[in-house]
Amino acid sequence: MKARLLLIDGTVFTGTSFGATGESIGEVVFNTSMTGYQEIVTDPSYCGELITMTYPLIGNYGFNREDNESLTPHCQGLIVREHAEYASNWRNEQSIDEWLAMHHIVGISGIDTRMLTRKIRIHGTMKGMITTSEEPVEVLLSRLQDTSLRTDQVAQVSTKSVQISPNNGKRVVLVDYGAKHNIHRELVERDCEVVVVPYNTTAEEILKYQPDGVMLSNGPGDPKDVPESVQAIQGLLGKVPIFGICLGHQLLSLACGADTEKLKFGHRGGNHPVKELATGRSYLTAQNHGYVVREASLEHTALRVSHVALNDGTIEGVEHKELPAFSVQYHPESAPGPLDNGYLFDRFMTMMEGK
Ligand SMILES: NC(=O)CC[C@H](N)C(=O)O
Repeated sequence: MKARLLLIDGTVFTGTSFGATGESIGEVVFNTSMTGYQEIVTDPSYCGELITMTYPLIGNYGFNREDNESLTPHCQGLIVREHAEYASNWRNEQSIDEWLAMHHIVGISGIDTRMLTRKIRIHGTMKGMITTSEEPVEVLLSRLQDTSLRTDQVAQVSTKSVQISPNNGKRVVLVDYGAKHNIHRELVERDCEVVVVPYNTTAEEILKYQPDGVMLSNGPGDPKDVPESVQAIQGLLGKVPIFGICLGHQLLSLACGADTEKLKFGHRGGNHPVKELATGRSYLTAQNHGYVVREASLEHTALRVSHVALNDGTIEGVEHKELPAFSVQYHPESAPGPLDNGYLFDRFMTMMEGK
């Protein structure tokens, strides 16, 4: 079946529908990872986004139950050059077509993703629509113009209730702004008892669990859309060790008085080099973010830059000068991506020991 991808600037791509049929509007972003598409489409941080994969063949090893980063996908749709109709892998349980259809996610293939990505790099990420509707382009475009993108993604993807995984190690409250499963796995692997709480849990409620540490998860959207979470973090600073990842990093920075801004086309991929300033070492990292902490805004805060992106020099990590709190913009939990950065979870464990 024919499908079309429309961009807000009027560009129209014609391709083939796979996954669910229908229509979906979101922000068109691109990811340069060569593998890991299952972890990417199930990463809740993509809520509200239409993901373009720059790698030209997607779906070739299928989908399985183990590689999900959340129970259901939250992205708005998937744009690929070619989707594999037959998956070949001993772990494969479902084809990409069946899997996306089951989760009501629209896909479009046969797209010149190289041209699309160049467009986004030149003009920035933009609103777009994937549709299987046969309506004229003008009708579709005016609907695209009239639809505003939602700003409540964190509320959409965060847990609605507290969930506790008992264990015999440190007790960590994981604030779920849209947490990937692998953050939970990394903590459990280090024997932590993990208490997952909704994004809008207050500092008082979090402290009632008497945590040894608080983990601020990744999550979708603009960090400024969740001021209640920023306020909660302010109430936790200095009372308990804090480790933030991606959205958690941006929220910790806002809580300390820094500012965030939107990048032109973001960082999404599995091979972004990052330098740790304390050691001068470079690490390969997995990334997925459209916003970043503004460097100049750190000047009057108690935060210092700990990591920088080697591609564009933007901030990839901060640490508090006096209190036990640090965070990174990238994904040390990988999944998908390089395993180089697991040491940050060990650093968090050490920080909790010293509490
Ligand atoms: N992966 C994340 O947590 C992303 C954080 C934020 N939504 C951004 O795009 O910058």
